[in-house]
Amino acid sequence: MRGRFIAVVGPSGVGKDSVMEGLAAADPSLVLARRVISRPTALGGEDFDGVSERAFRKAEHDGAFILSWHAHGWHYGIPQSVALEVAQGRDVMVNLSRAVLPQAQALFARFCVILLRADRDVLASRLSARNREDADEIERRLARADFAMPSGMRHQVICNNGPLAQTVATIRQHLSQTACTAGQSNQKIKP
Ligand SMILES: Nc1ncnc2c1ncn2[C@@H]1O[C@H](COP(=O)(O)OP(=O)(O)O)[C@@H](O)[C@H]1O
Ligand SMILES: O=P(O)(O)OC[C@H]1O[C@H](OP(=O)(O)OP(=O)(O)O)[C@H](O)[C@@H]1O
Repeated sequence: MRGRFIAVVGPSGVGKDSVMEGLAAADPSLVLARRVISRPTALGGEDFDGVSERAFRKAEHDGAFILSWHAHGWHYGIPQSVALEVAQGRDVMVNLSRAVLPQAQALFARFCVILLRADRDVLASRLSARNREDADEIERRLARADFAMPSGMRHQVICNNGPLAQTVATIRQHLSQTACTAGQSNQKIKP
């Protein structure tokens, strides 16, 4: 049986990468997709493949990605290997832009979306504490926080205002109850 493609989306600073790492630590069978980003690795963040913009465009042109997008001034790509892992039966979790969810949904039979949310003041203080972006860039990221979900896209809203461990436990419980096939409901869960 094919694995699940689990998209994690939400505003910058909400905790996508932290939550994904917590989930993978709790369940080593879960694969976290390693993204290709035209961002210097020295800036830190998740474990990603940092490439030049030129190298990114070449890889994109050569068909290296199943999904790619542009946000926050950087190019992002999801490598073809993710589709192989899903085909081999692994559950793969991917930090995605909300903008590419329809394309992702079209690619995978077992597809689901977790939308992380947090209050605006929480986002602002987390972005500031992360210390990766300057004040202007933080403002731009906050301005994009309410970027709309694609119309009709089924998703599970999970609040990450509280402790990380609580969010991880809530998502684990949700994932244990869903096959990620059609019929998933748009419920809001409060940890
Ligand atoms: N539940 C949480 N409680 C406290 N801090 C958190 C929580 N979730 C994430 N963080 C912190 O917030 C910052 C942003 O998290 P990150 O995972 O980088 O978010 P994103 O990937 O959505 O941009 C990081 O410094 C991270 O350690
Ligand atoms: O279209 P949106 O849904 O607004 O998402 C835009 C981008 O924001 C996140 O990037 P990234 O992981 O680099 O952001 P981070 O700095 O918050 O980790 C997400 O993974 C997308 O690449």
